[in-house]
Amino acid sequence: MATSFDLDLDGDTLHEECGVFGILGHPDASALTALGLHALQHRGQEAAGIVSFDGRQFHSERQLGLVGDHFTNPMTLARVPGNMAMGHVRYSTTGETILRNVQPLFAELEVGGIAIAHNGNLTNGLTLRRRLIAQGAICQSTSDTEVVLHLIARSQRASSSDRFVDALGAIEGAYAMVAMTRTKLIGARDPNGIRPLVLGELDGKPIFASETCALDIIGAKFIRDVENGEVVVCEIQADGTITVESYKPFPPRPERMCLFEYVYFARPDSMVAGRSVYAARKAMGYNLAREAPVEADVVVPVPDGGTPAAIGYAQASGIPFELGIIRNHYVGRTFIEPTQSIRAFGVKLKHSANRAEIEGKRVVLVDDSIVRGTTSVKIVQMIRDAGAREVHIRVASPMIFHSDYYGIDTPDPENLLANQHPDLASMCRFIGADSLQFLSIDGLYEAVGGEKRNPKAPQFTDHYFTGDYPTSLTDLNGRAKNEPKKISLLKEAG
Ligand SMILES: O=P(O)(O)OC[C@H]1O[C@H](OP(=O)(O)OP(=O)(O)O)[C@H](O)[C@@H]1O
Ligand SMILES: NC(=O)CC[C@H](N)C(=O)O
Repeated sequence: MATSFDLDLDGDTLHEECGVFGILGHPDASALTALGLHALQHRGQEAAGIVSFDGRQFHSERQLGLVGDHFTNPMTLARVPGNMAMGHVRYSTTGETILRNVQPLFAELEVGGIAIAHNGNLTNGLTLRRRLIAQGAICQSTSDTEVVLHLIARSQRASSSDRFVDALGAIEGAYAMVAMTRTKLIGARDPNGIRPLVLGELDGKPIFASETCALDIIGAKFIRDVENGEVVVCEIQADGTITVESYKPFPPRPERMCLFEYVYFARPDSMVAGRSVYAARKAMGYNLAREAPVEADVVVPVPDGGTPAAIGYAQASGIPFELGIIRNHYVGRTFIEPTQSIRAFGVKLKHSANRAEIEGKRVVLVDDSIVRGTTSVKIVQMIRDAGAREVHIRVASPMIFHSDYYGIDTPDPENLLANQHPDLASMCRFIGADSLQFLSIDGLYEAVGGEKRNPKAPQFTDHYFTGDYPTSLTDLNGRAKNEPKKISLLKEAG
């Protein structure tokens, strides 16, 4: 099927997220990888891929669509044999949703084959790409991640892991990355640790995964988080023994995990940086009830994202919690669908009012975030249509004013609801609610980390709320006004 994807960089807006998984030395490596990716499906629903190594050859299976669409088929798994495998679920942040951008990306290098899978987004990816192409590189994809392969290829170091470290040294932005060579599985996090990555173990075999829920699904043990700026190299020897070594090759920087992992992205049963995502979300709701109380009859979550915060709000306020909105579980996460029209359509498909719990009541609707406002506008109308007497919106995170360049699907600043209204009252009128309140930044910090935001050295990255970006934004700042925006000449089938 021919498509007419326009690889215009502006049209090619930022989205999020991705999930990565890798396991070394296990006879069921690709089946375990498929299960791990299935648990990470919420992080990326556009495409999935697995690369394996069978001791002789690498094998790659990459598909558009969900993990379950392809990797439940034994024939598909049989095409990725071997005792080492790694995989990726993608939500594109740079480069369209086309097969050649699906990860893991693989390349044949002087030092042998190497596969990489990346969660995050590079803020100097385009700058590096242009430089590499000018030097003669032949790019096969439009993904930012591909530059890492080119940098590895060009490194003068002897070992593949040293070359990988060299490549990481040149990139900026956010990455939780897994790489695989003939004998090594490598996990790395960017110096600020913006994206999560954990090290686990099953039957003594090391595993890297974006979230602990991917370990739980296969009964693997959580060992520890890969630290910010850390590179962990697991190597299988000829006799099958595995060594695990840790390196901190870059100048140290403070850890600044992305707060949105706690607000929205990570699965509530995951532990991110030692904190239960569920407990953090509940605490957000608790703090929200203290900061923004309201007289009401019922607390209703906007499912699924708003549910733990609504439980916290209900517990703190003493207002009964009810499932006043029912979510259709066969519709994906609207926030991470590619176009505004699909988002609007998705919200309608996704939620319906549970009239019996709403009619005649004063409703507090709790959601985790408001980005464009699409969800809130529709849901308030839906709750009113179901007979609610009053509708009060409480949002378990602050207003979003700034775009994200580390992978989150935030629109350009002018399309963020918070930038379209002069004040809260105007925003509330637009949404059609009786009242609207957001959690404060300190309320959010306290819910996640137990302490207020330290303005001199923020404990997390919170740039979407504050504009305080933890890395340089080389591509964004270096873009000349009349620069051609296309990054590929090829229009291709998806
Ligand atoms: O203001 P908006 O642009 O509408 O975006 C914000 C909404 O998007 C997310 O929900 P989503 O439907 O993605 O996922 P969920 O079911 O996981 O909560 C989030 O939980 C908000 O409800
Ligand atoms: N969401 C992600 O982490 C995506 C990784 C990478 N930037 C890509 O677009 O493929």
